[in-house]
Amino acid sequence: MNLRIGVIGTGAIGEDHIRRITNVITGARVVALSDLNVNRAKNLAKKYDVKFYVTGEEVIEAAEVDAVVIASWDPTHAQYVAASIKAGKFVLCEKPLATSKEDCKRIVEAELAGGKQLVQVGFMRRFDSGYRQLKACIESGEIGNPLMLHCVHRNPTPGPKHTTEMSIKNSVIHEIDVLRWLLGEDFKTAQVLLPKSSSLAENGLRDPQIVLLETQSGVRIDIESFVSCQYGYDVQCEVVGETGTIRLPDPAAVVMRSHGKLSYEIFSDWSDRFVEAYNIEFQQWVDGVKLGVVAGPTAWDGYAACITADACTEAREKGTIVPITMPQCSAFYGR
Ligand SMILES: NC(=O)c1ccc[n+]([C@@H]2O[C@H](COP(=O)([O-])OP(=O)(O)OC[C@H]3O[C@@H](n4cnc5c(N)ncnc54)[C@H](O)[C@@H]3O)[C@@H](O)[C@H]2O)c1
Ligand SMILES: O[C@H]1[C@H](O)[C@@H](O)[C@H](O)[C@@H](O)[C@H]1O
Repeated sequence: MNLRIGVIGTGAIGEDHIRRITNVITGARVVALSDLNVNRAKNLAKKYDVKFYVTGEEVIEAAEVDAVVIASWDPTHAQYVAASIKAGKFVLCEKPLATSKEDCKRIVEAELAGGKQLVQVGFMRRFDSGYRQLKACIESGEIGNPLMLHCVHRNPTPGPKHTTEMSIKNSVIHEIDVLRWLLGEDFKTAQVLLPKSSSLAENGLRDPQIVLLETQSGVRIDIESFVSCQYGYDVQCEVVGETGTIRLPDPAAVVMRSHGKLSYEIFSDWSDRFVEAYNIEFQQWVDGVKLGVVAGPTAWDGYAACITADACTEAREKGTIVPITMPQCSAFYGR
């Protein structure tokens, strides 16, 4: 039987997820949707022949909805995740889980109180085959212990309401999660350096930024965040170990020799670069929910990422190195 999904937020990624659930993965279908942008949502409801609801809460409570996907703006996630837990429904919430660690903590507490894991966070890089290869290589011991990681996260242009804070909480949060997963440990300190800002960064945005993280065992990480780099969508990660290095591969691309140059294309946005990862993420989520389990990143992972992102914000504002204190993870989350 198909899992019946309600989608809240039908903008760029919400629409893409509706297409993915309908045309790409198996075992699920979209039955309800909602968005503040009523015209857009109604058009999509018509296109996919699903029911339109005025509010996200109505989607969550609808009897025909088995599970919920949240793809609305970041600050709305916490309320919809809380409502999904209250309704006892599985929910896949796009990253970030919430925009403050306090909201994440409330979500974790509500889930714990309900006694059942229901929440998965949309940290889809964990499903990317390149990152999976990096993890397998680290765990094989081939390059010895990881000592340093050099990462790059570049977007061609930021969204219209993008802020300096969002470069971490909305963007670098991907690295925060995937590196924590790659290395299997939490972070100990955060620091943010602000290089000269690009003249193409608008509305007072500080861009680029360099995030420096230190893990509990002392691995040092630098992450360049550059959301107005102009030339393309570019995600890089190099792990330096004791006896060798490994580098995140770009997905397979044709290498061209032409006009005296050797070249291959750079993606223009996340939806192309990580398309396979989103597909796998959704298929595994649907398969897990049908068995009654959350197999991907949990509410705790969303909480841990947000604690780290909040520490980065504090570090940027104060211009200092900020210690990160991670609360004890409950056995409920399997750690
Ligand atoms: N995992 C990823 O790689 C990835 C990629 C893109 C976006 N995202 C996340 O997905 C979310 C949506 O991003 P987007 O790029 O699609 O943005 P978007 O602006 O294109 O779409 C967001 C939609 O949410 C709607 N919305 C806002 N508040 C709402 C509310 N209270 N109830 C219902 N609808 C509401 C807006 O009207 C808009 O249509 C964000 O949280 C973003 O961080 C994740
Ligand atoms: O910086 C963007 C990231 O590169 C994408 O992967 C999405 O998460 C998007 O929401 C962010 O704004």
